[in-house]
Amino acid sequence: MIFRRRLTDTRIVLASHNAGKVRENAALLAPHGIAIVSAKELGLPEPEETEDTFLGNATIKALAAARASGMVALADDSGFSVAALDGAPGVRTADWAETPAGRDYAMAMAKVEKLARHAPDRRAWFSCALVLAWPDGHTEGFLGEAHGAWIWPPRGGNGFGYDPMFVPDGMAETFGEMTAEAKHAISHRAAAFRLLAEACLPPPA
Ligand SMILES: O=P(O)(O)OP(=O)(O)OP(=O)(O)OC[C@H]1O[C@@H](n2cnc3c(O)ncnc32)[C@H](O)[C@@H]1O
Ligand SMILES: [Mg+2]
Repeated sequence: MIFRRRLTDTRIVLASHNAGKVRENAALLAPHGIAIVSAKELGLPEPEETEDTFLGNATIKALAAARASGMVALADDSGFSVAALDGAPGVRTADWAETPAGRDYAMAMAKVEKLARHAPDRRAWFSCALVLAWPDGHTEGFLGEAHGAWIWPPRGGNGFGYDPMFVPDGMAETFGEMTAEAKHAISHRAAAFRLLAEACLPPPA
């Protein structure tokens, strides 16, 4: 029997500086009566993501934000994996988009395509680790995945990050072409969130 700590707060910190993630997690939390303030709004520093797993890095971010703010914090560490690249970029997905002028996802997607274009295996997946941390150091973590294939050229202006080059299994549209609701029905983030909600959140109103 696993005993989970349940969330009683109605306002938490979302420990992410990625606007796409903040938007998606806020939408998932709202039906549970939980409002968010982002780490960016609070001016919290971005800790270094030194672990080699999604759960490890989400734990670093959630604990740093909870300790700095004195509030419960939710962190999201996520990434895009390509089978033909042995799971890369994976936990390094954000790094692949870094340029001296800021993040460039068109460049990052082109890099994935360039490295994987000659491999017949087109399978790809997104992973998302969600970790809830309390200021006393307690954490609860959950992992979700969404499987599908990468496509080229990218399609769609919805979503964020690598969404335009990913078609989930059984679908015709990329994550970048779907509505937010359609992405939430099948995404890696929603899969992790379902586990989190069941274990730690009040039921939706
Ligand atoms: O660490 P924080 O501040 O939360 O923000 P980040 O953008 O650095 O986030 P990560 O370190 O977790 O890196 C995740 C990368 O994967 C991308 N990513 C995550 N979820 C995604 C999704 O649902 N669709 C498309 N790309 C996604 C995202 O844009 C980043 O490049
Ligand atoms: Mg990051």
